[in-house]
Amino acid sequence: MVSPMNGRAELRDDKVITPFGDLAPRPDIRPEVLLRLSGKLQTTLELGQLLEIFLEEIQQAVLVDGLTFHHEPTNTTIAVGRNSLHTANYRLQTQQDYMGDMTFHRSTRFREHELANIEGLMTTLVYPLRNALRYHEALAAAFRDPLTGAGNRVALDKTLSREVELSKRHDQPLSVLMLDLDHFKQVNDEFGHSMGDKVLKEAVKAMTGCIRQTDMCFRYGGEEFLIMLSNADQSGALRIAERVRMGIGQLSFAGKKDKLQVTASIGCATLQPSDDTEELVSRADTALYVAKDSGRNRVISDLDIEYTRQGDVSEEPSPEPNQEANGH
Ligand SMILES: Nc1nc2c(ncn2[C@@H]2O[C@H](COP(=O)(O)OP(=O)(O)OP(=O)(O)O)[C@@H](O)[C@H]2O)c(=O)[nH]1
Repeated sequence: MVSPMNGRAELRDDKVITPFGDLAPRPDIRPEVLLRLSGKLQTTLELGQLLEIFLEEIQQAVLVDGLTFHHEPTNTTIAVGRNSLHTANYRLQTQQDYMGDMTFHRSTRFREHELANIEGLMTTLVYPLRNALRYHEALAAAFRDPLTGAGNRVALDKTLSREVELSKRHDQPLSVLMLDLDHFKQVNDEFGHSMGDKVLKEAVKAMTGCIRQTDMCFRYGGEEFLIMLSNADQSGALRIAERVRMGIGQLSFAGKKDKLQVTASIGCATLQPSDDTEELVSRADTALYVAKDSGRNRVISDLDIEYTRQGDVSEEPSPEPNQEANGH
């Protein structure tokens, strides 16, 4: 990878700071081009669209194959056009905000006057990009539970119905876990509400640490969570559920007098051909209810419940019931 700038140039407010300072060539762009670009950039708040417009417009002035934008704080990476061998990197920064890193790609080395033109054109991107980033962050926040960072109910409804559809169309398994922290009222009563909040946050970290990046964790209600496991059949889902249960059981919190440990009960359901979203969630919920009813701190699959009802196995729904932890 070659960076023709021999390092990074910075864009501060609407001024590009290059390592060449005053010796750098001046941009050679007609004012009407800048005006048109700036008008077009104001037509969208959607990041991907904004970068597409920007690339399309700068391609009229400089030969560029593609660009990659990366914004570390929101872990956002957007690539537009093609990746190529030679790159020019810019850090975008106003006095208040870091707005990401931009890399331009092309197959031949960038020349200095071309970079000067790219930089000149980039000055029009600063404020539209800042607005798009704020919009992007606001959208993300609208789908997140503010306490735990897990997805909220709005996000769950959208995501799960799409996943159910995809799973049926591609004939791939899909499972959900319904998880509820045990005796959580006691945690609040004995250790205080702020400890309760801390437990919820740490429990979500433990859950997300046990699942794949493509899986998602949502806050379903107070201390109840739904974990969506894409491409997981019943046995896979049970394995993950057990890992999550153990991960939560290993959390430990220092109280004023005593140490606090928590446990979780989990109901697991795998999508059946006749299921819609509500049925899938309802079967996981029923399995959770059975897990609670049969002693808590355990995983129960919806299929185990049917099996038990047919009288083919003993009354104990879980083949290896787990002991409830001390305290809670
Ligand atoms: N700290 C804190 N507590 C919450 C939050 N949301 C719900 N809760 C509490 O969670 C508790 C849930 O209690 P219950 O529904 O009785 O359930 P439980 O005590 O966990 O008992 P089982 O589920 O039967 O094991 C209530 O005391 C709620 O106030 C929250 O955001 N923060």
